[in-house]
Amino acid sequence: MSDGNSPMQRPPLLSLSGVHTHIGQYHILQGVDLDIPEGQLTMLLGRNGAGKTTTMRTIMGLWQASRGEIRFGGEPLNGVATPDIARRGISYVPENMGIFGALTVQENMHLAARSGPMDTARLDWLFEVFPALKKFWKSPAGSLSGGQKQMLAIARAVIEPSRLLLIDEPTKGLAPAIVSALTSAILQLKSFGATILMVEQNFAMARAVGDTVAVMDDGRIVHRGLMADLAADKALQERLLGLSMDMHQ
Ligand SMILES: Nc1ncnc2c1ncn2[C@@H]1O[C@H](COP(=O)(O)OP(=O)(O)OP(=O)(O)O)[C@@H](O)[C@H]1O
Repeated sequence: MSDGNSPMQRPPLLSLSGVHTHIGQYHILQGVDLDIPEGQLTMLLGRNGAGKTTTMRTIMGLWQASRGEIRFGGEPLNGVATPDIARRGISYVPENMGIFGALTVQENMHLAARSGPMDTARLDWLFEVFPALKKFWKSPAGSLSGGQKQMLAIARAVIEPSRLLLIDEPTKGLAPAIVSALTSAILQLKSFGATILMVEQNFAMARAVGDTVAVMDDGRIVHRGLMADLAADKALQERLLGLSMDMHQ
């Protein structure tokens, strides 16, 4: 990008340099270089098994990087324990969402508020972004639809102010109408200046919310650029992503 004021040219909020991760005997991440610019949504795309979830888990300290460097806000993250990484301001919404089905929406939110009672102003803001949470506040989380559960999972991750939000495949298994409600919620989060790294297989969602994009293959980043440029280039999509993305939604 040529614009000298571009956010891509400010120091990244999070950077991975030459990161390798082994899981048991398997060498999964093989030198990941990835920058997450502040105030933007970075899409992490790639075929199944490319290493996207492993990248998120490595950032969170759930897998240890065996080589390379991870820096957050200029500070090294290697070797920092997961709860401390969360305390430094990285929130993670894993693919399985990690919500408690037997507890109410309110109780789920309460458990996520680490610093004590939930801040009312922040809760009002969350109800604005995710209106379903207000409607089902006293209902068991297990009775919510798939899309509402996903919204609860994201709301839990942002009940405490965080500096970076990692979201793994939020649209997985959701009907198209729900995907569009979730897309609106993510756009609203962005409008409040959130910095997000998101893994997604639904290309329509990726195109609608992504600012920058990184594509993984075989444990490495093989493409970086603007989401709009990838969205406009069918041949590049085909080459990088093959048929793994759902282009038709
Ligand atoms: N616990 C584990 N033990 C062994 N191998 C694993 C483990 N977790 C992931 N892998 C392997 O690591 C590779 C990358 O997996 P990862 O889940 O990071 O991929 P992904 O890009 O997120 O794919 P998907 O879209 O299928 O979730 C895959 O080959 C996977 O089989």
